[in-house]
Amino acid sequence: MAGASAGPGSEIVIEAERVRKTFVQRRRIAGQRLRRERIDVHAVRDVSFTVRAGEIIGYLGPNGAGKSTTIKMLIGVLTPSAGRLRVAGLDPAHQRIALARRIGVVFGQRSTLWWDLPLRDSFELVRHLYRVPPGQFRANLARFVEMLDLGPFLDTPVRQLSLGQRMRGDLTAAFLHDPSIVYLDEPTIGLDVVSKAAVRAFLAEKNREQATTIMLTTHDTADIEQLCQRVLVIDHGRLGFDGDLATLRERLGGERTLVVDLAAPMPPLTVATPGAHVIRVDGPRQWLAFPARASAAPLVAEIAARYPLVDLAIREPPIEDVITRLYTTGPEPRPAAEPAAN
Ligand SMILES: Nc1ncnc2c1ncn2[C@@H]1O[C@H](COP(=O)(O)OP(=O)(O)OP(=O)(O)O)[C@@H](O)[C@H]1O
Repeated sequence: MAGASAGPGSEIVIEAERVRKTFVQRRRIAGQRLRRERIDVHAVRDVSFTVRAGEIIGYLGPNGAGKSTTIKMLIGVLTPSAGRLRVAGLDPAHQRIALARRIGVVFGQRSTLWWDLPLRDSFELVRHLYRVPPGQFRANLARFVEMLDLGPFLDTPVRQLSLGQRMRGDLTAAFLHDPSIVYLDEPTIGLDVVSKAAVRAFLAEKNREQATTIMLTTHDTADIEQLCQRVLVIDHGRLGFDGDLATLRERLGGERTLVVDLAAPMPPLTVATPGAHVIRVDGPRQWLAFPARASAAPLVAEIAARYPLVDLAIREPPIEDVITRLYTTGPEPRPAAEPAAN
């Protein structure tokens, strides 16, 4: 996992304090052709969090949860309806131009490159836009060409690139001016395994090399497991969880698995440890599920005392299960009487 450079002592580079965004939508009233009603959509509700320099944060949530809206406020494209935002010491909505030099943005579903230009010329335009000094530009481009294997399609017009090639181009464009903070909205969506691996390796490397702060929204659990030290989970505009993956797993319960190798094949083990039971047997190997919140020690001790144990391993619940449970049950009980959001 990347992000070794972030620590409690690093400076805070993103600060959101009770940030809200309410959109007004006009919807046709059922059965009435001409009349429309006005509906307030509370896309982001009182969201507060801080991010330290060098962190890689996963910003997760189901469709329509408010992730893109948050990112758009962080880059200054949308103005919050209420609350306070500081990014690199700046107010994004009011200091958007100054902020642009400090940040990079990648939207997986949309390219920021020039459709009809060869990739190489797109990078030249980025160099001019951000006034990247020639030496820095040459060094960065050479490095990114090597890391992302851009060589074979540097002279191909962007519109002829495959999705994976285009994404590598977008990543390069976002990092050419050495931004200190980079936001990525679904950076691996639609990519094959090779391109996904290239994107993740690149992000981890940039974070390690330059302590680049990275915030990514993703529905890909491998992105989360391989990159993020910390996750923020948003649902219906509210932040429900802010912590590391281990805590998230623990908070949501579920089951862990103890895999035991016995000296010889045996019928399914009978154990007295509460909540533990055999879920699979394959020759001398047996899999026992036990509550994720419980210590494995009593179960291990019981098996070691009663059976010819050769080896054992503990497996965490797959992160997919944890995320699915989070979206269906919510991370924490909601307060009984929620104040009306506006
Ligand atoms: N410009 C807009 N005008 C009106 N409503 C909007 C606008 N942008 C977003 N919304 C609404 O705000 C809510 C949050 O949308 P948002 O795009 O932030 O979700 P998301 O978490 O990024 O979802 P996804 O994973 O599907 O991209 C949704 O109900 C959406 O319909």
